[in-house]
Amino acid sequence: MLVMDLMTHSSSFLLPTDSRPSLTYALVILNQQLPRFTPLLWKHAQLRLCADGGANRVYDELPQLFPHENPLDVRNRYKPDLIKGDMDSIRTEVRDFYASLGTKVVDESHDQDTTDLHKCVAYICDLTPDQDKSNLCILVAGALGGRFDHEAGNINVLYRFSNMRIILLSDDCLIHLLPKTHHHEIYIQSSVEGPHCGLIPVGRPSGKTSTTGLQWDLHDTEMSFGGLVSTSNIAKASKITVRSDSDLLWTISIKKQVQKIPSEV
Ligand SMILES: Nc1ncnc2c1ncn2[C@@H]1O[C@H](COP(=O)(O)OP(=O)(O)OP(=O)(O)O)[C@@H](O)[C@H]1O
Ligand SMILES: Cc1ncc(C[n+]2csc(CCO)c2C)c(N)n1
Repeated sequence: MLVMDLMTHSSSFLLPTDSRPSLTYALVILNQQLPRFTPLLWKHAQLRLCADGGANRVYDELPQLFPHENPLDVRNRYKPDLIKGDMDSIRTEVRDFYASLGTKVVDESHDQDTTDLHKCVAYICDLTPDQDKSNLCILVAGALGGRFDHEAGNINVLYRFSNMRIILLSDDCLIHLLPKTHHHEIYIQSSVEGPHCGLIPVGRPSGKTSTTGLQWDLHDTEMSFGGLVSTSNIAKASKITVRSDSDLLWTISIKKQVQKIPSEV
């Protein structure tokens, strides 16, 4: 019998203290409204990149998340390591500001066939030795909501780099790939995520998918666009398991307000 490797997943990077120090995080900021928990992602990350106009968001919106502080102090504190892209959206004053702080700025305007997110992920991928790739997780802030062509391009990056752990995030939800090469255990952080979730066969139909822990579990179920896709499902257990013969997208809602334990209310 073929024994498949297990891949575990947890959104512990949304908690103030990450219980999974074995994973290293890189953060990529896109040109969309910054999620409110961006400072938390920034703190967990060891490498912080801005995709082109994402640098404008850090410059303009991070100070707004700290309304009682001097904007310049906030900007000096949140300095990206790298800004990369085709540089048609970053403002000159923003580029000059971060360049003067020592941020590396890489202009790839010659490449009009890949997105700025692709360019950032390719950079991280090239920098990471193969044996370290499974311990690295790329968090992408501002990847969902807004223009659908950009969202589709962002999802395509999950498939183009399916050997990397990449999580697309917005204020409302997160998405990542569950590669068919593994079976999966997803540990639900119920104080910050869920219960609404979905398993979506983007790319190609899946012949057989089985799950545990969902309100509407799948049992060797076929999924395809035009047929069944599992949306508006509910995470019932603290651990969800998924086995499939195809790559699937996993998505789960992010809670608006962190829930307090009753004794703290
Ligand atoms: N509305 C959006 N929704 C989702 N992702 C976005 C959106 N806008 C930008 N992004 C992401 O942020 C990255 C950088 O954005 P930026 O606006 O600099 O890109 P761009 O290539 O100049 O876009 P455009 O297609 O408008 O020329 C994009 O590659 C994309 O991944
Ligand atoms: C078939 C095809 N469709 C669209 C584009 C345009 N495009 C895709 S990525 C990108 C860079 C965005 O920063 C641009 C302009 C292309 N090259 N090829």
